[in-house]
Amino acid sequence: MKTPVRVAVTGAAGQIGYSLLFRIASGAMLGDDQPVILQLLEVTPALKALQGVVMELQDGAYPLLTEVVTSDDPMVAFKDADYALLVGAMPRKAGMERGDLLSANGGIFKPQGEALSEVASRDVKVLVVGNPANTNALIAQQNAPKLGAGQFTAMVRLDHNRALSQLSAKTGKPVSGIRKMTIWGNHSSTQYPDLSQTTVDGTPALELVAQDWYEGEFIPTVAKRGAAIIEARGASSAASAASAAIDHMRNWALGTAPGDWVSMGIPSDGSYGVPEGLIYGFPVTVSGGKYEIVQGLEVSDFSRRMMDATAKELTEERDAVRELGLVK
Ligand SMILES: NC(=O)C1=CN([C@@H]2O[C@H](COP(=O)(O)OP(=O)(O)OC[C@H]3O[C@@H](n4cnc5c(N)ncnc54)[C@H](O)[C@@H]3O)[C@@H](O)[C@H]2O)C=CC1
Ligand SMILES: O=C([O-])CC(=O)C(=O)O
Repeated sequence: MKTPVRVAVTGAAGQIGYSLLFRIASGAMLGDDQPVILQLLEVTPALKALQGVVMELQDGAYPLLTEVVTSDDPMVAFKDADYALLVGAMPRKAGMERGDLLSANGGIFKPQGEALSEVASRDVKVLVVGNPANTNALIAQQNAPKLGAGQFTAMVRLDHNRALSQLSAKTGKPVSGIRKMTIWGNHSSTQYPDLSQTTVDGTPALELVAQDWYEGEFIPTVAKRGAAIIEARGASSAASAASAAIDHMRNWALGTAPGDWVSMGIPSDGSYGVPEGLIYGFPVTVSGGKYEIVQGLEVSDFSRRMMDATAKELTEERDAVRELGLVK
């Protein structure tokens, strides 16, 4: 048996937490030979509800779940964490953009970045799910001077999965035959779900679908799917978000499949002309726990415009949190 790893989850008593924790405990995230210690963070008033979730975790009798720690103190919940999933934040309501949550949620990520910097494992892998995810990841990262910038990532995997599923439905081919999907940029309505490299059973996707559908239906459907869920469900996506978080961390920890890539929100190194430092969705491959941006892809004029528009929004979000004193 491997040595247990420590997985910190914030907002653990929330909607996403309720789908996420049981899958981590079952081995879906890190493999069915990897024992886990869950370290759960909540605000003080939610600790009672969290205790109920812990009772249910116990009742699952998961062979891989070694220990569960709960706290309202990030210095306790992040202690020696190997993985940290920062979910705890307010979700948006109908009619809001995710960026509208910046002032409410931005403040959560500064102290959490500081605590991670002090007490987490020096190799901690951090995924920010709480919205606006990319800029919250930037805030956490900028307040964690003792950790590497690349240890902070944001979730665009739900968008990636939505794009796979929309393309699968349109072509009538299973998701398992789709390769090289990319979500560029922000987890927001400016994101660019890019089919220009994507193949379906080896055939270029753009040979199988009309340009009108791609630009006029596919891109807006994927980019606005979160709002459509809120409209239908009366609450924001939770189970699909948890599933995407599992996928993101699993690929980061265990690697991507040969001949394919995934989308992750990571600090830009200037690749593809994306301003350095922004937490931006890129196509990445992962091996040995290290992700790398897929290089050398052709960027059409259409792609350039789409990639620049979402970079511009992220630059504006960065400027806004600078004004709030949350990043340098
Ligand atoms: N990146 C993505 O693709 C997605 C992101 N989200 C975002 O995830 C976040 C969580 O969503 P839900 O679980 O549905 O919300 P929720 O409201 O059900 O749960 C959030 C939990 O976080 C807790 N919390 C608040 N402040 C905290 C803090 N400082 N420390 C620890 N816990 C704290 C709350 O007490 C609550 O239990 C939202 O911001 C939502 O917009 C949701 C879906 C997809
Ligand atoms: O749309 C929202 O506010 C929740 C979310 O991020 C998503 O479902 O993609």
